[in-house]
Amino acid sequence: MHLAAEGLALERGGRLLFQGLDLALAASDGVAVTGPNGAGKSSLLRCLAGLLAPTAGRIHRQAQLALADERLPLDPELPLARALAFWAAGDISPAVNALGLAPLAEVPVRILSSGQRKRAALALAASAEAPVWLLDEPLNALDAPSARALDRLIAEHREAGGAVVVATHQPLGGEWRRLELGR
Ligand SMILES: Nc1ncnc2c1ncn2[C@@H]1O[C@H](COP(=O)(O)OP(=O)(O)OP(=O)(O)O)[C@@H](O)[C@H]1O
Repeated sequence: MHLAAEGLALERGGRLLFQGLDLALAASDGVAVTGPNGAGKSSLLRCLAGLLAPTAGRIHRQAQLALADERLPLDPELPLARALAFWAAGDISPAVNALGLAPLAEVPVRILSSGQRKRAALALAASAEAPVWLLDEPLNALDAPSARALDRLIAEHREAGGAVVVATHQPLGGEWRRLELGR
């Protein structure tokens, strides 16, 4: 088991977003967190990543996690390749090539488009050598070839025993267990 959450509850801005939430992530699992805007999908991912304390419940993390969300942790002034190299835990070139980022190596992070920024965030997570990927709206701003590249990266990661949790409004390729918030 990579991760197990029991009885999670989260109150934010005076609203109870979820309670009694259980989640078990084993090797090769894929969980798609769905629900309307404001339901708490991003907040749940931040709880799982340990960046936000749940109001109740426990999270047992038995594997490293990598989070890719809208907060791109890259120096805006550096060219993309150097910015990625600064944070990358492992070899970033397979993910950089898979997501078509190689031609952008010399482009400063601050002028990347939203889809290019999203691809950079995904490449960073994919090269973190973490068994668990937490991907917040990974398809946002991605063009069709990039979305297919992401599907392939996720499939390879899961085939190798990794697990993935996505918060998404759009369907991804492959088989996903669905966790719906805000019902
Ligand atoms: N820093 C914060 N302080 C207080 N409340 C917050 C904070 N960040 C988010 N919230 C609130 O938490 C609730 C859940 O937000 P969250 O971003 O987790 O939802 P979401 O399901 O990911 O939404 P979306 O589909 O729009 O991305 C919202 O009502 C939001 O206003």
